[in-house]
Amino acid sequence: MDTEETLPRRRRVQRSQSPTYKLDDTDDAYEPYVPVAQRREAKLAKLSSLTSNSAREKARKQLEELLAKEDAEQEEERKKENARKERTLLLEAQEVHSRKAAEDAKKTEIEKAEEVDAEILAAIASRRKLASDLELAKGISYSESLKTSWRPPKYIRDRTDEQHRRLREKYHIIVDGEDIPPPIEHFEDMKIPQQMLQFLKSKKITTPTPIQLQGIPTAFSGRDMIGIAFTGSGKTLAFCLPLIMMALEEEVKLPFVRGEGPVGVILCPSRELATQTYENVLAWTAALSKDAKYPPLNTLLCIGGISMSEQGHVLNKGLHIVVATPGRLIDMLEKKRFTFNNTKFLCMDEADRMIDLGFEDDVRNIMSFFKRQRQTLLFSATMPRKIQDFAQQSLVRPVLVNVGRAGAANLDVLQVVEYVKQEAKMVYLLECLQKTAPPVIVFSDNKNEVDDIQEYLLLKGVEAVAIHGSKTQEERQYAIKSFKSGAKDVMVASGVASKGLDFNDIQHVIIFSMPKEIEDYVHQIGRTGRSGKTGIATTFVNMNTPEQTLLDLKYLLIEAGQKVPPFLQTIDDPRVTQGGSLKGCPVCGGLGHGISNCPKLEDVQRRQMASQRAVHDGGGGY
Ligand SMILES: Nc1ncnc2c1ncn2[C@@H]1O[C@H](COP(=O)(O)OP(=O)(O)OP(=O)(O)O)[C@@H](O)[C@H]1O
Repeated sequence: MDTEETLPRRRRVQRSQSPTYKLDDTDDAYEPYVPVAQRREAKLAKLSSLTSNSAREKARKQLEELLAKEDAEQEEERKKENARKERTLLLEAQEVHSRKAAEDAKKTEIEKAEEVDAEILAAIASRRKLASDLELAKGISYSESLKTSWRPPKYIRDRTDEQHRRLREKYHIIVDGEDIPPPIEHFEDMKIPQQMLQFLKSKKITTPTPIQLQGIPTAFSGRDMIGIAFTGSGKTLAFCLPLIMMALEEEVKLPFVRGEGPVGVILCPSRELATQTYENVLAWTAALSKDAKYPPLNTLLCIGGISMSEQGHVLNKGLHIVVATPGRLIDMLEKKRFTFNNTKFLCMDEADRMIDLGFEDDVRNIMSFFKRQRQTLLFSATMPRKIQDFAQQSLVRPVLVNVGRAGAANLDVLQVVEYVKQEAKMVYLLECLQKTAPPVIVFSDNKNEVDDIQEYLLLKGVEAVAIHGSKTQEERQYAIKSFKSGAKDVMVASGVASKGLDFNDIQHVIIFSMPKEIEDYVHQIGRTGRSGKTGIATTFVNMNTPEQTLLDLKYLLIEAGQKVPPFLQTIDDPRVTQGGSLKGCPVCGGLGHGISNCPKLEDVQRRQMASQRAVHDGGGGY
């Protein structure tokens, strides 16, 4: 039985034992815990059982003292416990701090730089999802891909995942995503109409390129996808064919009448590229309708600088396919010349440029015209990680199809980099033109320089045309037509005007002034060495070329197994010399720098600040 004297001691014993107490402890010293109120009651009961007043009074005093002492002890113990806890937390914090300092000291410069890059990337990654404002406002997001009736042939469906993996490995195809459709090595197995196969054969397109053999089945299956493959590797067919087949299926099911359609839209960043894609679609759809079995499909070219009334005959019929640049497309949609009420396919060619600042809001605007779920395809030869990550979260169960590193140069191009003083460039250009037979493209990012080069070449008797953004649409069309037809030997071009253009058998690309962004260089040299043929690219650099650009160029040459000239060998990026990997800047894909000194990011930020200033000043406008 408890006595007043023994209680406090027991409680202390109990307290000190509790942290190590085990459920199955059978220790005899264990005494069950008795709550304070219960103990007080027990003591009071005992008190009241005393008979004499003086004895009761004495006992009561003793009890009060005892309880006061007990409370004081408890308070003291609590303070000690808190102090112990505080000390432990402080010590823990100090330990964590010193551990981190030790880890930091162990980190290489590369790791530190990578951390800085990751922080900057996270800071700039807070972009709004690429979806229409309506979808964003209503919180609409789709979790299932579009259903299509297409299925691979049974013998391919019966293959194991391991067989698919080996096939992809054979063609250096890297994929990412859930339930990826199988790669298919033959056009015949893709269930493409015979008429189309024959037409492709007549154009020497007999076996699918790697991006086609994985990309076409993926798109035929209704999946959203990001397709990345080097320049000249046949991406256009990979995204046009699925749209043509989708349109054909719809038209066969229920013929389109005026005011209906389009089934899908292909967005391009430049008028020239849109025109070229449009011409391809026209040729492919015409080939199909040669067979009476297939109805004709109507395609509209929707670009700035041309009169849309010339295509009135297309608009007067049901519309199947639209190939467009963003500005004119928005204009037509706003004027309700056609709607996207039943449109379910959107493809962006050179998608990194489309999504990149400048077009991003236009793309969102265009998406807001869609009234139902769409299949979205993004294609490009260059696709920095920043854009890939951003795009991926905007697509539905996307499949990433990657042939080689995004932003890597086409290995069929022999890259020659020469140090040429600024004042010697024109004369040396003439010498360079002797290296190969025409056609040759000369690139410069400066419009005035483009004009100067053309003038100089004309003076020297070279048949040259020029193309850049300040030329009229007629001048641009004339330049491309006469160069494509072979009437002109040399085309002098600014990079922007010629991205993605597919000219026949360009022998030689001369880069008169090296673009600041390595992605542009990759696209420019990619005008040669197309569809399996080889070509040469000669690039002039000198002391005006920023060191960052030279570093990007150097590591790109190394990656492509090209000769690195001695003047490039002498400059090094500490990140790479310390054993860093050639991962590429997440913003522009350049191999010779991180985000912290990315020329593209600087450019983007400058443009952003300028547009904010314009809005603030009440000026600007698109
Ligand atoms: N399977 C194929 N076999 C042979 N040639 C092909 C094949 N597919 C496409 N081509 C041809 O290859 C050339 C380049 O194709 P395309 O313009 O689609 O390249 P791309 O990958 O879009 O290049 P870029 O990134 O420069 O725009 C075209 O002339 C096209 O006709």
